[in-house]
Amino acid sequence: MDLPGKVGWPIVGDKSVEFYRDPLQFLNKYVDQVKSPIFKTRFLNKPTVFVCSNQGVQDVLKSTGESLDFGYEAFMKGMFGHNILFSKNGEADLFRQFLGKLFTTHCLEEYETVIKCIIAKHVDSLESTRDSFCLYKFFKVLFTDVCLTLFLGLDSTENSEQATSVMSLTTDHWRGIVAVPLDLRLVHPSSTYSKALQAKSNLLEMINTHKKRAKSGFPLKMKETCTVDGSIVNNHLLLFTSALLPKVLASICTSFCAEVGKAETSHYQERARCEDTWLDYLLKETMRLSPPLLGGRRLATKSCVIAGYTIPQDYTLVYMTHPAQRDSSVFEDPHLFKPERWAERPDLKDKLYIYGFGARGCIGEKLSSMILKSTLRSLLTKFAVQVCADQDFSHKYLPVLRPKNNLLVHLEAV
Ligand code: HEM
Repeated sequence: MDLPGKVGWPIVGDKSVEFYRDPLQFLNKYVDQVKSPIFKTRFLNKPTVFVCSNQGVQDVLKSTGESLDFGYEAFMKGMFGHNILFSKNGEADLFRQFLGKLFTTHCLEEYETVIKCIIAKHVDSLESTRDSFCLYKFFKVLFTDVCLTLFLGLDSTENSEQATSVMSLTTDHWRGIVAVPLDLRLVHPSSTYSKALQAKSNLLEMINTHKKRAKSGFPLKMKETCTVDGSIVNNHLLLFTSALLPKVLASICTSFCAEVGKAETSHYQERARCEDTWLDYLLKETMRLSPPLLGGRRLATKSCVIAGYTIPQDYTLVYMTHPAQRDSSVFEDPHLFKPERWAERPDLKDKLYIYGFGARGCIGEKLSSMILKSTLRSLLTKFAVQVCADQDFSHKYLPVLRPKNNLLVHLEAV
């Protein structure tokens, strides 16, 4: 089948500004216009296919390697240096092989002890909180602490000055990652981008020092396990300690609390406290409705077929997790928060794409799941979370989903 939509003329036909202004409105508008959840347009000045159906996203994720490559290089390589995200075929398999050794069940059990201590420290600090507060900010600080301790061995309690300086560097570095789509369009690097490159260089220097000194934990394993060049090892540590992971984890925990923190849904908190399966259903339903990442990118190295449509060679594909996980042909009442669906239809797990899947699926899925569950268990064991009255539940979607305005919550001890 031919792809619906129009690729338009270079520059004047470009739809990037419209997309970045309001991505979901953009998708709804063009899906309605062409009457298809898969359509072509011009984005970042390249012929691009947006894939919004559940089957379409599945086809994209399945095809990785044969005819589709990851499409993140132009956005992020300058900010991260070479790493698994920019590798292909044999090299990607090699990276996955060595990184896989750092995320085995045995390794995760070892990391869990350290992670639980950090979570407990932050959750205990809430005992003295009487006022309402911004949950997203709380989670971001917590998960930054988790990632810097786990991946770098940096102890924020013992060395708070160093932790503060690293956090400020990761913030500058992050601003460079976010600025890249604009730089692609404007050609000239911005001052934010230059500052971010300096932050990257400082972070890499510090990562190298920490790695050399490491006597235990993840950095030591990384040093011992990875047979690749030392600078590539450092680039992977940079990827893991970047601000992306804390933001993604904070996004999920905030969305979870926003869903179960209303008067009409608060009974779910008690279920999660008592039964781990319910914590799992609630998390799945939260991530289905509010995936932290709106989607991902691929480049068609060969012509291929996605959900019956022929994608020409050299086109970019943007797969959209958010609409795919609300596809009414797969999920009944797709826009409603219904955690019960996971008790009735556990098989629908294969229709969730939060972590991608297959040959290039997320290698950190089990680690993330452990961090998320430990955090929410720890929070709910001590407190009942209540979203304050008159809050704005709307979101910003890029680069990571989060509340548009500070979402305030209030805690009651249980
Ligand atoms: C809730 C947290 C996380 C989410 C939502 C997430 C999401 C994803 C997604 C969607 C992909 C696939 C990208 C694509 O197909 O276009 C991916 C890949 C990847 N993730 Fe995660 N991730 C998370 C946590 C982590 C953690 C904790 C790590 C490691 C410390 C990690 C490391 C990676 C790596 C290295 C890849 C690339 C795999 C490859 O290139 O073959 N992720 N992640």
